Amino acid sequence: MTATILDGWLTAEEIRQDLAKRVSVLAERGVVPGLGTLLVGDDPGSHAYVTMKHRDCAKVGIHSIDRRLPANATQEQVEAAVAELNADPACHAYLVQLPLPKGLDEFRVLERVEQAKDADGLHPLSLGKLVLGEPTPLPCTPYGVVVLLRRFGVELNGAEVVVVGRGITVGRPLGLILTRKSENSTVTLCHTGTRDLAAHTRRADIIVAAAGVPGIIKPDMVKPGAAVLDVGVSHVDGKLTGDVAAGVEQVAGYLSPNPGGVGPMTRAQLLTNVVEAAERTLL
Ligand SMILES: Nc1nc2c(c(=O)[nH]1)N[C@@H](CN(C=O)c1ccc(C(=O)N[C@@H](CCC(=O)O)C(=O)O)cc1)CN2
Repeated sequence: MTATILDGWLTAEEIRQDLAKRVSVLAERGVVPGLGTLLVGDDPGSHAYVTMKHRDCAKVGIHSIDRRLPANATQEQVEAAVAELNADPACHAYLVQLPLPKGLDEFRVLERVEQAKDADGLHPLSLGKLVLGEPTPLPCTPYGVVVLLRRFGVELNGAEVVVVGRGITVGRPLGLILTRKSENSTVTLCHTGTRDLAAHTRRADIIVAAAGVPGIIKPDMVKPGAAVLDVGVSHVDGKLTGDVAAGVEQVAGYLSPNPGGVGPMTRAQLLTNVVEAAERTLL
């Protein structure tokens, strides 16, 4: 068996084309959606992601606002930048690029974001709404995982899903999204305390690997025909390396590669959240 590739580059491009049409409709009604980003410090990965987000905005006609602060910015300076974005009428939604440099209180910063402008779905109120099953912007990476699976016709209803990693940007919210009635999956959330990871993954119809441990998912841990999504990001010898080992493509039915899978989908779902925030202003 050779897995069908869950192509995130192609799917994200299709989503951007749909969004560009929605942006044109908004423009006819005098609204130009605006995305703000706040980047603090020098992390090269974060710089690259933010640059890509602004480039994506330009492609679909979203106005973008790029706020940057040095690595030695104080908590007060970061919170002041957040307050400015809250007050900026051209900014419909924005995000604080994570991680923040050491010494800054990430949770306190995220709390200051006006929830109505939460582009990332990571505000504590947005996550609370997700728990309660209320409408809310969804965190972009888990949202991207679900949209990618749906676009390729992978069945979620009743599926056994194993998510590896309990982080706040991927694993934990993904468990919440997949167990909603609309997705209806059964989720096992594995993490560093899991005793026998392979025993869980071998039963799974879908494996989402977001552990950040290179090659943690090996071919003998995958049920033949399962869908495997590689969301792990590590750098080995300067090269982006995912959580899925070589050879899994020979066992899996579907595989989202890394790069080229969930990463581009994360960016596409961010744009979706921004367009939806702009559309809400007309309701
Ligand atoms: N505020 C947030 N911070 C972070 C998030 C997030 O959703 N919100 N997620 C990650 C990083 N991230 C978005 O910010 C992100 C990661 C990867 C990609 C991407 O397109 N990756 C490409 C490869 C790019 C490369 O060559 O390095 C791919 O997978 O093909 C986009 C966004 C942590 N921080």
